[in-house]
Amino acid sequence: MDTGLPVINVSAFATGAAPGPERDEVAALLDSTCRETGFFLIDGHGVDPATRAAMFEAMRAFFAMPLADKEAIAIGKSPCHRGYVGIATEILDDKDTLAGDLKETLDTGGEHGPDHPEVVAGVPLFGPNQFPDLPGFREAWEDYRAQVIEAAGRVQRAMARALSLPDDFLLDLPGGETMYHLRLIHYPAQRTFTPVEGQLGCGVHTDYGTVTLLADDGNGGLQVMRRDGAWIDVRIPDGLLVVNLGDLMAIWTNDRWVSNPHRVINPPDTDRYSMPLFVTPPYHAEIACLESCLAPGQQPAYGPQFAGEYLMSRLDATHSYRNPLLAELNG
Ligand SMILES: O=C(O)CCC(=O)C(=O)O
Ligand SMILES: [Fe+2]
Repeated sequence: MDTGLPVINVSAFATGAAPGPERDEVAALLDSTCRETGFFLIDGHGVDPATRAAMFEAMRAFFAMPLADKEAIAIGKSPCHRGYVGIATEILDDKDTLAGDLKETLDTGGEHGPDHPEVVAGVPLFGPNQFPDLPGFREAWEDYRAQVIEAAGRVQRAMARALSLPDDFLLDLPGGETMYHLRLIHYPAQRTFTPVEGQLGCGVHTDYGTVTLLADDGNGGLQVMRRDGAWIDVRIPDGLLVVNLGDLMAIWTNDRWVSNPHRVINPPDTDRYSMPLFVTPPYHAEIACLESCLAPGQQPAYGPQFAGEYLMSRLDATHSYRNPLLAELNG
């Protein structure tokens, strides 16, 4: 199937694998792909098909619960941005429409207990998840999360090598632990609602951090803008993951790699389920232009930015529970 996107096999970067010459080939392909497209598919990611299927089944069961049960774990009840986000309460694109996105989500992150140092210090985005009261849900989530984080490690090693850095550069950044936010998303079929003009499943946006790894149910709907401005449909072949760059890469790489705008159109007759894993550098990591991305005499295009502060600013701008102006619009 022509998906329009290149496929990169990242198995050479598995945790514990001995570095071999194929790592340079993979890194070179990743670099040219990130310069030209910013979106690609991966195989050799290590996520077991049964684990992935179990996570999709658990999320379907969650979104099929009565609204009151889902709202029992609403994100507004969480001090650390974990929980249920209802239909039309997030606005990813406030330029084309102020109607919220036609999707509902369950936002999850690392599971941090009260003794975790960042929780003790009151750092935003650290704390416990809110899980639904569904048998098997938490196990499915734990298994999938662990495997997709391994996949993200493979991608981050390949990215580091492509930027002439040590393979573990992105995994060993100072400033705390890499943040991994797994989001479960349900887009209802178009025939089940009447959208207002310009209202999409997911408005046009770029992702915020380092990189995103996404699995979907094969029903389509994700579209990505190429560098030439054309929108293309992203079809994710069975078992592969789609990967896209986040905004912080432009700061690090001085615009050698930039994040792509993308959006989701709800499928006409079927629901869509997807699950992105958002990878963000440690909360206290300062992101600044890499020397390997600066030609002699060239100046960085952007000033340094703290990863956690940047992520918070983007969440504040898009989530109505965090933003009084958006909350008013949502009634
Ligand atoms: O559901 C999708 O395919 C895309 C979701 C997305 O882009 C996001 O949540 O940032
Ligand atoms: Fe996205």
